[in-house]
Amino acid sequence: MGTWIINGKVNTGGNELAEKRIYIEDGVISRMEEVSSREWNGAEAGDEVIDAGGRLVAPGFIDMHTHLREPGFEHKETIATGTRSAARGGFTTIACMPNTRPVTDNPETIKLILEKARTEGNGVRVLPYGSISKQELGRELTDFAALKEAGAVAFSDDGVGVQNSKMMKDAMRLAQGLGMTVVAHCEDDSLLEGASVTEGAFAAKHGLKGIPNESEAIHVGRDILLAEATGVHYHVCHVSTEQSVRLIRQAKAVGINVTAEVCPHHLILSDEDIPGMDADWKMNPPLRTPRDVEAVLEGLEDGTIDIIVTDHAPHSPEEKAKGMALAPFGIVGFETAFPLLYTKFVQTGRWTLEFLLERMTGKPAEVFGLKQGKLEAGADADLVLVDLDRSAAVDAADFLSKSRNTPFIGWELAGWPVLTMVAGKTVWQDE
Ligand SMILES: NC(=O)N[C@@H](CC(=O)O)C(=O)O
Ligand SMILES: [Zn+2]
Ligand SMILES: [Zn+2]
Repeated sequence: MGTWIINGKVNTGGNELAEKRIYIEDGVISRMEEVSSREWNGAEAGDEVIDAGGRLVAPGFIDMHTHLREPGFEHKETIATGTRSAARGGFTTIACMPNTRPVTDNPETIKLILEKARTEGNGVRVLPYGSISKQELGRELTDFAALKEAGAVAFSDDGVGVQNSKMMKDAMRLAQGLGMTVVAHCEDDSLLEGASVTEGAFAAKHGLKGIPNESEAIHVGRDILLAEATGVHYHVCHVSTEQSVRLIRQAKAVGINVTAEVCPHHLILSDEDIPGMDADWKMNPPLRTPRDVEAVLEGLEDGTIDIIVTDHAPHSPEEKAKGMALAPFGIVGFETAFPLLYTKFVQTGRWTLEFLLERMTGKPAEVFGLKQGKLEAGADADLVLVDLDRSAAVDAADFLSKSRNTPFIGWELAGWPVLTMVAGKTVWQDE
């Protein structure tokens, strides 16, 4: 007794899109059939049949940079609401950052997140990061071996940059010894100027101080040198500047073990799109100049940047109402990521659908050594059905996330997920 998915346009995770039938047993794909191979005789007694109706069937999306806020900030999001939001966005595996309270600087908190994800996580696979430093204060390293043992997927102090170079080098050495990745939020605090937006046209127009590009790129450059010295796999968070792209491109060219990610908003929006002093347009790194947007796009397209992540960063309406200067940085991302990228880059002809899917499935799996990210016989049945033709406006009031902080309200987008499955179980379905 299993589940058939029929009439799907299936992307197997490679550069291929073909009509196939998928048969799932015990959470695993047991057969993938060419539609032409034989007449489909229908399901055996007791089989469930999902008719994809000609829609796209893709590997479930993998998001290696998210904030689920639990424990500690349950007014913004919980593991239950965050995973439900993720499932609706087509994500079947998500990695959650350590800036919870307590910080995931101890095995107990890692285990608590894994246990909550198991019981309240809507079937979505949740991979917690362990923090690099205790309380993310950058003063004392955590016990990497203990965090790995508890289930940490990699190490990061996301939310803040690791200011001290010696501490970063020690972290990389330790991670390297354990075969783990260091994932870095790159930001030099001494260059921030207390600003909320990038240095550029918007800041100038409003007489604001701006966050300079070097605040990010200096850490990228430093960390690349430290990665070269230690041999660790080093991964750069949310790349937003032309200079960072250049440094990563050079590092890859000389064989340093560096990978990088970019968020949909940094590919789509620049500071010139910010309509006014509205904190739903405030995130870290900030929206950069149009020149940076083109540079990160080119970086993704030439393989300098490996993967796309959402950096889903929910904050409550009350917090965002404090305005551009005082509100916390961050925007939600799960429920708009795929439609945004599909509409902006695939429908316009700049990318192929396969290119986009690869950056959200196969590549993240490859970069982080996960066995998900492809559809083939023997693989976990983690997948998403997407209606590429359905167009609808983004309605934040309708989000399954607890938070609504997005700059994309009202955007008319196509490519909405309609069914998400993890290990053969439907974890979300459009009514
Ligand atoms: N990206 C953001 O603007 N905010 C993130 C922190 C982070 O990713 O650095 C958050 O935790 O709110
Ligand atoms: Zn960050
Ligand atoms: Zn983040």
